Amino acid sequence: MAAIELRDVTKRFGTVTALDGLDLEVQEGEVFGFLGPNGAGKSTTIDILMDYVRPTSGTARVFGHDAQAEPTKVRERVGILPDGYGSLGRMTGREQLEFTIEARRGREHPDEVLERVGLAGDGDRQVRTYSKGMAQRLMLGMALVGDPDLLVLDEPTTGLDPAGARMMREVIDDAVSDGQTVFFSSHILGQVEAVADRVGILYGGELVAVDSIDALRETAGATGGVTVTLDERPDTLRNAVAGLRGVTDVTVDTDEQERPVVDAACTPAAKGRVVKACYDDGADVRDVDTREASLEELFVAYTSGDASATGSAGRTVDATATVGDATADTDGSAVGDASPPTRGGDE
Ligand SMILES: Nc1ncnc2c1ncn2[C@@H]1O[C@H](COP(=O)(O)OP(=O)(O)OP(=O)(O)O)[C@@H](O)[C@H]1O
Repeated sequence: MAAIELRDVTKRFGTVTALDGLDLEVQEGEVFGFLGPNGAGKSTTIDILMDYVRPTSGTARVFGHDAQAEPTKVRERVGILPDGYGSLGRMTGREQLEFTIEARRGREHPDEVLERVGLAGDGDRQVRTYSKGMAQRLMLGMALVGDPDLLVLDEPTTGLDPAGARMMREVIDDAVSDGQTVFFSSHILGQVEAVADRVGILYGGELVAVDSIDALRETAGATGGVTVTLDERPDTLRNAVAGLRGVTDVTVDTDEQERPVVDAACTPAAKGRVVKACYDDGADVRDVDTREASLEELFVAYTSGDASATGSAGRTVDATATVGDATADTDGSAVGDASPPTRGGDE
């Protein structure tokens, strides 16, 4: 069964179309990275899954439960780290966790959770005195309570220092070992690359790509390259390489030992052709280095409106909708109440 299933989900806030016919499935046990620039609709998607916000049309299911009709059932199975948080109260970190553990019928000890998220020495402090990164760590701890089947993490590394970001990766690794599903949004591409099995790229409320990172690289095409170091600079080589299929850019420079270095930006398949062209041109090849597209290049390729890179979607945005939607938290359940405070619902 799919952990998450979104079918033709559209969400409009007044004249803004935050999501436009979103279709997405995340399988159980997957780590799914949800990428997109600011305002792409990532948080709105998560808010719909948690029934903090109602879709204008379409359906959202979590482990087969309709997110809008059965929010309590959904929340029982989901640990959520929301994007931002409301005013954190006078409770200490430990009290906040005790409350969450009780509400979610978790079996953890609060100190164990504090330790897990690197707050072992801070459990007696009022949460409102926490720094941004400490609050983020606590919220992650709250999301982990009760071993949820699905962890939904909205921009999880916001405010975290490098050690916190590493802790977050460990938490995700542990979740995977325990068979949990992880759905997390981010625009920190390196972190997505490090942990995600599959990535979805959201742009203007539409999913412009969804695949493994390797497959996305392959599709994105001319974003990797090859560097060939030669003994002598052959006169004709630059033009020969530039004319090859799949090569988008060529530079010829020299390294520290004054040896000519040919650098070609090209598709993965063209790398071999570049090296062969060097040999064919009679060059004495000393060294060959290849590089893959960084996820950042890939992200730009998919969100720059370059149709050849995306090869996908392209519906027009309907900006004619009206304001006003059903609001969230209609069930008022204890589980819902124990969820971390989130940003405002519909406006
Ligand atoms: N409550 C709201 N009222 C009006 N517009 C909203 C509301 N929530 C989101 N939007 C709009 O919907 C669009 C998508 O926003 P969303 O927060 O989902 O993007 P995001 O991908 O999470 O962005 P970021 O990376 O900046 O957090 C934006 O244009 C945003 O201004």
